[in-house]
Amino acid sequence: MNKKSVKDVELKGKRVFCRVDFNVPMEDGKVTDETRIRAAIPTITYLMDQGAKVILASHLGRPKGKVVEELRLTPVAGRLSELLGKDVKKADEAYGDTVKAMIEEMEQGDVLLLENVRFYPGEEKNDSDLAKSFAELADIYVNDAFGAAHRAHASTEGIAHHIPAVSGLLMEKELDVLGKALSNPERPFTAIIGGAKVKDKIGVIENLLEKVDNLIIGGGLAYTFVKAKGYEIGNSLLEEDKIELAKSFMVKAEEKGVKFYMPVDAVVAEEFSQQANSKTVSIDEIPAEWMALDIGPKTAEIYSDVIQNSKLVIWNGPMGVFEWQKFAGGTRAVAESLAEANDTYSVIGGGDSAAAVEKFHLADRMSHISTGGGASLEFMEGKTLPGVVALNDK
Ligand SMILES: Nc1ncnc2c1ncn2[C@@H]1O[C@H](COP(=O)(O)OP(=O)(O)O)[C@@H](O)[C@H]1O
Ligand SMILES: O=C(OP(=O)(O)O)[C@H](O)COP(=O)(O)O
Ligand SMILES: [Mg+2]
Repeated sequence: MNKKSVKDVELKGKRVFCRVDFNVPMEDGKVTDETRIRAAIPTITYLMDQGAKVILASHLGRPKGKVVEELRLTPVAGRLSELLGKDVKKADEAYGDTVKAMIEEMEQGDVLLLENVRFYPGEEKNDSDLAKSFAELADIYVNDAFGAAHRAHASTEGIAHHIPAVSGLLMEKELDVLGKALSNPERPFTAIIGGAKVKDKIGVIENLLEKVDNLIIGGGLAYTFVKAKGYEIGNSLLEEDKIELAKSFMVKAEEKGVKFYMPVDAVVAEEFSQQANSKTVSIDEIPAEWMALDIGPKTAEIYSDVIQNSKLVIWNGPMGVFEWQKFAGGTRAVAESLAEANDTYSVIGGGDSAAAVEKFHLADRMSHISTGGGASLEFMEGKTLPGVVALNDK
């Protein structure tokens, strides 16, 4: 990589603003998957060992510029303290005089976690005043938030224009591993895309169609395609204004000779709840008022076959609401199939996909688990990531 890293700068006694991606799955105020916290630890301990004052910043969820009590980073600070074996202080704000005073008190090697940067409307707008307020806290900026590197926000991009800016070790590793897997991909090359961030992710399909042999669609993303095919989808997740785009992707896949797979059956529920009435139906039989919350067993079998016959598979986005047992079957089947495919290089990306693989105890049977979902997809598309571009060149 042609960007400077933490290894290229003097850190002793320096205040370091380190952007991490601690956007972890939570339930009832508890961290339910700590993959992203663990992934940031090499950089954090490196900064500590070098004698820096480590100021960590992250977003959590999508609070849209307002304070949302459930999205405070306090539980993350607690878990990080345990993992580091060292007390991590937690600020209730992400900049300002109180935070400055806390930093003043820090010794070399101390760690402070700032409050959720998305509590401020300027974060997602990449407001330059907010970026300056972040920059005022520190001497050096480190970006280790690969999972948010596709966002040009104040703490991922803006701040890099105000103080020396370098990459963290996780950022470097992610770009290296993904870059190698994709530079000359082994074929057949299959992409599996699912999850709930339909608006964000549907666009990447266009460029992926230039690169892959098979494209598999699942999760919430699938039903915009199912609808585009002319089937009724009840209350399933839908991006109404992307239906035409979905149609055009299916045409493009055909033209390019890319095999395109979407669900042939689904597990549908009467409402969006863990205990909802549910049943398996063929894709042309989704009842009005019901919603598809998982791919069905026939679909899982077809997808597993494609996986077994692929040499490289990149997977982002769960096939269903795997957090609830009734709707976890499709995600589990795909994960198991990847685990069993010994000849297949498997790259799993995304906070929730990583959590799923971890939940099924299959993480160590994957070739690489990336902390970024949207970020890895955009990187794979060939897009430059704003959080990386903004860093200082070597
Ligand atoms: N059919 C579906 N309907 C609604 N939500 C879904 C469906 N399938 C998957 N999901 C949800 O998608 C979420 C993850 O989406 P996303 O953030 O895009 O993936 P990742 O974090 O792996 O990049 C999960 O919390 C899961 O419950
Ligand atoms: O969880 C994330 O991405 P992912 O769900 O694609 O893995 C990142 O933290 C980015 O979050 P965002 O999609 O709200 O900007
Ligand atoms: Mg996610």
